[in-house]
Amino acid sequence: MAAAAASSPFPAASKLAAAHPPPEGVKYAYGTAGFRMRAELLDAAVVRMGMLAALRAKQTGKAVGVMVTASHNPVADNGLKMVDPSGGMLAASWEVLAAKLANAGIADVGAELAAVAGEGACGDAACEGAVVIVGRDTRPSSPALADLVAAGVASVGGSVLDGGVVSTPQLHYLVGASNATARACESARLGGLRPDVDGYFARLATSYKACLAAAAVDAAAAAPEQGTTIIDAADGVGGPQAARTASDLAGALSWEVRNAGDSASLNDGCGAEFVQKGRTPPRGVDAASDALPGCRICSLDGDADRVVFHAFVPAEGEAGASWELVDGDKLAALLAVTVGALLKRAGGQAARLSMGVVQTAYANGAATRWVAARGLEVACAKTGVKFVHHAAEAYDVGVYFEANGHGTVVFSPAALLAIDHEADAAVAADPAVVSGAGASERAAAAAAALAAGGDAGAAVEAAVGAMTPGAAAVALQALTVLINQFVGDAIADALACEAALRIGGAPFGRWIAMYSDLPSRQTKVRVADRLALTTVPDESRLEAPAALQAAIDEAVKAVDCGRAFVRPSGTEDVVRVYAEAATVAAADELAAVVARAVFDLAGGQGSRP
Ligand SMILES: CC(=O)N[C@H]1[C@@H](OP(=O)(O)O)O[C@H](CO)[C@@H](O)[C@@H]1O
Ligand SMILES: [Mg+2]
Repeated sequence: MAAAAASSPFPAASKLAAAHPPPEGVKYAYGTAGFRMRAELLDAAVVRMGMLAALRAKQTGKAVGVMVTASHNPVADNGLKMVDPSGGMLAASWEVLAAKLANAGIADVGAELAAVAGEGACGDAACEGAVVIVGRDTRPSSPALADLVAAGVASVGGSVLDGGVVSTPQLHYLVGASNATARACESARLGGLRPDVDGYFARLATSYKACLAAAAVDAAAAAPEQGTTIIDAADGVGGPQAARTASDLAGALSWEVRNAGDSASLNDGCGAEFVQKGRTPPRGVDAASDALPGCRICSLDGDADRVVFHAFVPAEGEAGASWELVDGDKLAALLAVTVGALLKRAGGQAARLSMGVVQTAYANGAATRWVAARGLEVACAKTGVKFVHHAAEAYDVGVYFEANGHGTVVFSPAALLAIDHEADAAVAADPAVVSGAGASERAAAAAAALAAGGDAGAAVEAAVGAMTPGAAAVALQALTVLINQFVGDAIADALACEAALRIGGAPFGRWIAMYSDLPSRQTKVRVADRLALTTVPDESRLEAPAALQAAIDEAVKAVDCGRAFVRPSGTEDVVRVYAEAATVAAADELAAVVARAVFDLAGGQGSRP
């Protein structure tokens, strides 16, 4: 082995790879969200990804990121997500290289690296000057895996910048901010673009306050109507991050962080995945003491890149409370209305920007209809953040969320220029615009919309309509800084929604009331070869087998408000079935009929559903 390493184009890397052999029978896949499996199986992939990240940093001349996390998976799992120099997800062509390198035989690692590096770029110092920022979540296995990433980087001559314990979106920010130039508004007024964790928090707090100030919202005075938001941090890395945000914004926001304990119980009975998939409140909250109007709840996932809200709604005139989920679809609805109203009110170049809402086939039909009825353009992309994010970039302003709470609002360079142009002109004309004016007009317009039975969206639209164009442009500019432009960010998304509710003076119940989700049911069916099922690009229909799609069409036709689709999962060896209908019983029945059709027409395994 030593001889093989010595003759390798990357001797130190080959030696390190030999010291961390892949476990027997394990095949690594760079899936929807990087590598993810039981922590003890990951060493081989992790050292090699350190090497690959250094090569990517060397080739681009910019910092690259590696995040050690398995997000919403159980604590025994871990994983790795790579961050590109832009601060976004790894380029698709490099995902292929990542999988190839991770699965190469030990003797082939040097050659694989050489193939990536290209002629003449080999040797133990090949990546001199290349910087890889390594972040990790709070899992017990994470420090050792982060050390292995660092060893991989060093073995090809790169340098490591230790990002420490951070959320996934924080690491994306650290990488993106390291490589980007701040906009004028960022350095002057909105918290800067410093590539460190303090810079991340300064930006959040400053832009949140700046948005509300421009909208003439007195954040402290708004407190009684908004109440406390309980943050369910999934016993993950979002706990300390949410606590820091709460303390930075004390007085302007009331956040109480729970499930921020020991990572031994990470994601167990709590967090966004548990709440959204299980349609149930997490542990640590109580229907009696944590209900509206005093409290609403916000659940993060294990690495704080996903968020859903929910609340106990007291039953009128009786004891007890119902529980209502505000999922990613409703976050998208609120943020789209808010950003759309601000763009329109800001006027000028901003009003001419295109805006679209991107959903997946899992978006509730009621959400899709609601967004379309507001005159907003809706598009449907393939499941998985990278596809949805990409589809959102087709617009000047793209709002995207998966129903499970992954999402953000992306502004194109042209959109940022236009918004900066309007906002900066407004500030130059009247510097006082940043501290807002016309608080009473805004509040009165919003109150009138609410009194007329309007939902949170109507209240925001009315409030924004009462702002001056300059104030709208300045508030919107602050939102472009608050909302994470690199990747979905639970804390930034939650703050943006908090800001929207305050601009509209809207109680949480009016967000719930935007629309009622159609009853829906998801199930999964195991089949002999799930990849024999192929879909149209937005996954709403099957291309093959044609007989199965015909059977689904037949089943849907018979159901009031029926919709159903099936697709092979990208993360599990199953076919996922989704059905919705006018009633719970009809949705359940439609899902069952479709699941049986999958079983019968696509090689079902095990017992028939
Ligand atoms: C229905 C569903 O929730 N699908 C999830 C799941 O993908 P599947 O391809 O459906 O297994 O995992 C992805 C990665 O976390 C996430 O982006 C996506 O939303
Ligand atoms: Mg996550």
